[in-house]
Amino acid sequence: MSAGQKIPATIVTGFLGAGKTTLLRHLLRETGGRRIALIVNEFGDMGFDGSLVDGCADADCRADEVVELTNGCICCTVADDFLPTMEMLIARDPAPDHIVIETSGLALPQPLVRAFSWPSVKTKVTVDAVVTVVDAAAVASGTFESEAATSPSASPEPEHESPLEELFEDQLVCADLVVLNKTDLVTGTELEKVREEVARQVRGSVEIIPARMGEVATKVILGRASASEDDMDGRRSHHEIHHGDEDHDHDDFESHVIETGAFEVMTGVEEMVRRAMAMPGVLRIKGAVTVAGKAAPVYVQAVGPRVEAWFAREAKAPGRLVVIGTRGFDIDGVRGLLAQALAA
Ligand SMILES: Nc1nc2c(ncn2[C@@H]2O[C@H](COP(=O)(O)OP(=O)(O)OP(=O)(O)O)[C@@H](O)[C@H]2O)c(=O)[nH]1
Repeated sequence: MSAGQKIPATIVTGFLGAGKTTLLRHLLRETGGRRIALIVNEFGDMGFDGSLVDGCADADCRADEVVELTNGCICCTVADDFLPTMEMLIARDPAPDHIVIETSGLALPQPLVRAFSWPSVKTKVTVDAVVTVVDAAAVASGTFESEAATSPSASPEPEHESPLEELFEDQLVCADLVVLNKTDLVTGTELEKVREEVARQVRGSVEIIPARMGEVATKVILGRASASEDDMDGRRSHHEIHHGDEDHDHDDFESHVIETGAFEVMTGVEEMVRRAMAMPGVLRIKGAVTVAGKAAPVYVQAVGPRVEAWFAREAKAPGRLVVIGTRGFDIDGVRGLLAQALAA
């Protein structure tokens, strides 16, 4: 990179479990020779996605540097976490060719993009694109519909949007590119409907591309030169529209890390997680656990009704699950299910 040229930074956002990490793992297999620095942020205080990227079985799948930010959503800790990390990466010699930021699934991308106008980064880095990953199956099943649409007793007033719907819209309105992921889980007709719904939420010229397992060519994701930080009109979040510069929070959601002992049997892992995911308000479970008598740890991934559990070669400190849901979900009920599935 020549002196004076800004480092491009791609922000990958999208709701919990949409496929952000999956897309990044694919992207990092073919970086086009770029030195990529990756910043991974998660809601809740357990870093898991960083190890999924680091632990990719493909020898070519790697970032030059992975920084995990686990101190809450980076959109809320811009000054404390995000900017110092950016300054640290910019100061590297050699500096990265490209910075990729994976936000937590609950993050508002707007405060992050605005951070690129801060004096310490403005002259050195530019937002190459905000890439919003969408779970086509979740949209098709009505996960982001307003309470008015899903409950006959709810008020039809527009302000009664569900927190999920607001977040979904905020992540879409900020996009420069939308990846409609999980196309394998919907029919052609459903996909067309999802595309129409997404098209209604994005700004005019935004490209919407379908994908399966986040498989999108690197040249489509990187090098878009959007300079999004100079183009924030029309990208305002609900919070910015209603409360201006006031700090926002994520009070509608909560996250718990549960320490688990060894599960009695492998099938018990899937069964327990499936039952927990069926509880009202539970949105996402992931982590790594152990099974009695087995040396290999088990990775767990659950989004909506889909649960995956598989033996891995290794995992960083297995024995923990992160459970994320809407505020007030029955975390004690989840713990109860877990207790039944553990080895005596
Ligand atoms: N069937 C199917 N599963 C997918 C696809 N993309 C991702 N997944 C699965 O969806 C789950 C969540 O994927 P992640 O990439 O971890 O999603 P994420 O957006 O990074 O999740 P958070 O960081 O928790 O918000 C994993 O079990 C993936 O294997 C897809 O296109 N089709």
